Amino acid sequence: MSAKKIALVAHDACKDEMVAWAGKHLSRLRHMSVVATGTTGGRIAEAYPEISVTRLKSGPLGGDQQIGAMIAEEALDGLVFFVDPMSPMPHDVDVKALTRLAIVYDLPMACSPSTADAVLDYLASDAER
Ligand SMILES: O=C(CO)COP(=O)(O)O
Repeated sequence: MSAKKIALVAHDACKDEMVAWAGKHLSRLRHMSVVATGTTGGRIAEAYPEISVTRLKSGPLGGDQQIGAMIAEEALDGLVFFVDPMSPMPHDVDVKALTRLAIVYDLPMACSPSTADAVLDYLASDAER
């Protein structure tokens, strides 16, 4: 069974939360294939060099769309997307498109730390099956 592939994305107000979440799950994430939007990926790589992160473009510059394309190609096993619920985004259409594709393809997706814990547990149990 090949390593599970997970995408990590966080809006600016949620990036500290994403770094903390990734730290909590370091032992699992270091054995997974991790892709991330540009700035989120930079923060994770800086904090945890042991996680191998493929960084895509920054979200507003097309990174969300790149991850959406990976979902359409069925190249991902899960998505953790910490969406800022309090701020308007210039690339709101991309955010919507990304979450919509995750639903279309029934990709396990989490938008908060507790649901992200659940998605990671699901991926781990799926890998053991
Ligand atoms: O904007 C984002 C998701 O919509 C995240 O992009 P960055 O990780 O580049 O900040």
